[in-house]
Amino acid sequence: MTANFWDIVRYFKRYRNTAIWSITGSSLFEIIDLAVPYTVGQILNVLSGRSLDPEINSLVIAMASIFGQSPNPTTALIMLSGLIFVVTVLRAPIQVWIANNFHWEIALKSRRDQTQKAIAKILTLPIEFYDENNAGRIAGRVARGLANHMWSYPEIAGQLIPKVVRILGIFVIICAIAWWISAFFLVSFILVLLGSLQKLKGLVKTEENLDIYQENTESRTSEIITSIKTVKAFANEAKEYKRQSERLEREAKVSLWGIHIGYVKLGMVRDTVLEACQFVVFGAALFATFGGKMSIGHFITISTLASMAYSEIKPICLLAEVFARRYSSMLRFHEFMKQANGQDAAIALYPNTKYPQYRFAGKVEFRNLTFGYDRDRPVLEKIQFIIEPYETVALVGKSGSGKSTLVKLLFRYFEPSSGGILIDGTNITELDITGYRKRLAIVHQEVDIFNGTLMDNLMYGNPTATFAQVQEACAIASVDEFLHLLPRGYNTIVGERGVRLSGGQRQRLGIARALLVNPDILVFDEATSSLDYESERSIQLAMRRIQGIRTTIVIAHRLSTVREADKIVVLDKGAIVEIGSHQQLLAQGGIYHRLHSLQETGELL
Ligand SMILES: Nc1ncnc2c1ncn2[C@@H]1O[C@H](COP(=O)(O)OP(=O)(O)OP(=O)(O)O)[C@@H](O)[C@H]1O
Repeated sequence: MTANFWDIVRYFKRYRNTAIWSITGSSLFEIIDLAVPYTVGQILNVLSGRSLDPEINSLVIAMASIFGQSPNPTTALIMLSGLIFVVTVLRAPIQVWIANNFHWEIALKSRRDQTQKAIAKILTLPIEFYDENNAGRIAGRVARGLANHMWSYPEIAGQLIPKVVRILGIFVIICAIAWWISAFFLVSFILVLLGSLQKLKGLVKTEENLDIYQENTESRTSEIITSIKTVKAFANEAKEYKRQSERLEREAKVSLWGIHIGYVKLGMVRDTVLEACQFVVFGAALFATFGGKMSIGHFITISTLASMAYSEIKPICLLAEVFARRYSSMLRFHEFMKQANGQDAAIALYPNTKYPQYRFAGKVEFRNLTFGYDRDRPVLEKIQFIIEPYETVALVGKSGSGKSTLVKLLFRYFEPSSGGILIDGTNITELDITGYRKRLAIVHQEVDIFNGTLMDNLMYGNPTATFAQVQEACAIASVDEFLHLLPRGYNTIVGERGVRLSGGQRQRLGIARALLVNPDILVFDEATSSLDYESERSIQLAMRRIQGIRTTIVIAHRLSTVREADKIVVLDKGAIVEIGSHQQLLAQGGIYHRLHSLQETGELL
C-alpha cells in the first residue's frame, strides 16, 4: 500500500477547525507586522517634511478629530508611533500564545490519537506480518513516523504557512508603491521556490533509501538484543559489530554525501541568488529615489520590506527542507497504517464490547481441510479426523509436518483453502471470533512472561479469577512446586525486570494461566528444548491431571506424553499417515513405530 502527502494532511484532520483558525491567526499576525516598515517610512516622510500617503493622511485627520486635535506633524508622529506600539508590543504575547498553544496542542493531541491507532493496528495486523517483520523494524518505523509528524505540524502550520502569507503581504505592499519592483520580486520568489522544490524532490528520493537502510539496521539491532544468547554462544560479537558498523557507514555515506551535501549545495546557490535579488531591488529603489521618482520614506519602506521578504524565503526553504527530510519516514508510517488487517481484526479492542458467551462440549472435527500459506503450495492436505469431547489427542510428526499450522487454523489465525473445522458440529467461521477464542487456551513452547508479578501473569487470561482458583490451577500445573522458592510468592516480580524463570517453570506457569481461563479446548505445545528431568516430570504430571477434564490437543515432541493420549495423529508432509492409540500404532509397525524405536534408543522425536 502506498501513501502520499494527503495521508499526512489527514493525520491532523480531527483538529481541522482549531487548525484553520490558528493558522489564519498566525498568518494575520505576520501581515499585521508588516505595518511597521511602512509606518517607519511614513514617519521619515513626516520628519523630512514630505507629505503622508493619502490613506494615512485621512486616517491621521480622522483620529485627530476624534481626540479634538488639529492634524499637524506632532499628532501624525504620535499616531504613527501608537500604531507601531500596537502592532509590536501588544501583538507579541497574543502571537506567541497562538503559536505555542494551539499548534503544539494539535501536534501533541494528534500524536496521542495516532499512537492509539498504531497500537490498534499492531493488535489487529495478521499474525504472518510478525513472521515477516521483527519488533525493532515495526517499533522503529512507528516511533519515527509519529515523532516526525509531531515536529512537523508546528513548523508547517505555525511557521511555514504564515511566512508564505507574510511574503504575499509584502508583495502587495511593494506593488502598491512600485509595481515594477513587485513584479521582479514575485518572479524571483517563484523561481527560487521552484528551483528548491525541484532539488528537494531528488533529495526526498534519497531520504527514502536512507529510511529503508535505517529500518534494516534497527531490525538487526533488535535481533541482536533478542538473540544475544546465541550471538554470545557463537562468540559472534565482533561479526555483528562489524556488520552493523558497515551498515552505519553505508547510512552515513548516503546521509552525508548523498543528502547532506545536497542540502549544503542547495543552500549555497539559494542564498547567493536571494542576496543578489535583494541587491537588485535595493539598487533599483535607490536609483528611483535619486531620480526623484520615489520618496525617501518609500525607499526605506521598500528596502526594509525587500530585506524582510528575502530573509523570509530562507527560513521557508529551510522549513521545506526539514519537512522533506521527514517526509519519507512519515509516508512509511502511513504505509504501515494502511497494511490490511488480519481476518481476526474484528476482535474487540475495547473492553466493554459484547461478544457471545459460548460454551462447548469440546468435540472438534477437522473436515477435509487443506491449507497453504502460499495458496499454490499446500502445507496441510485433506486433514480429516474427529476429537471427541474430553479426549486428549497428540499430534506427532517430523519438524515441518504441519502440526503448528493445524493449531493456527484451529485458532483462526488463517482460513483453510478448502474444508473446515467444526466445533460441536458448527463451523468455526460461523462463530464470533472473540467469543470462540475465549473458549480456547494455548500453552506455547516458549511461554511469554509479561513484566509484572507472578499473579499478574497467572491471571492474564482471566483477571476475575479468585485466589482459590489460582491456587487450584497452580496445584494442577505443578507451579506450587517452585512457588515457595520465589522471594515473594505470588507477588514476586517476574519477566523483564524481575526474577528469571526456567524453561520448565515458564511452561508450568503457562499451563496454570491456560487452566485459569477454564477453556473447553486446551492446546499444549510441548517445549522442544530439553527440560531438566524434574521439570519434565512435573509437566507430565500436570498433563495427566488435565486429561479427561477437557478436550486437549498436544503437539508432542516427546513420546512419553503421547503414550497417555487417547488418540495419536501422525502427520507427514502435511497429511495424516497414521491415527490410533499408542498400542495400535505400535502394532501397525509404521512411522510411529519407527519414531518410537528411535526415541527408545535415545534419539529425540
Ligand atoms: N508463516 C509461515 N509462512 C509460510 N510458511 C510457513 C509459515 N509457518 C510455517 N510454514 C511452513 O509450513 C510448514 C509446516 O510448518 P509447521 O510449523 O506447521 O510445522 P510443525 O510440524 O509444527 O514443525 P515444528 O515441529 O518444527 O514446529 C513448513 O514447511 C513451514 O516452513
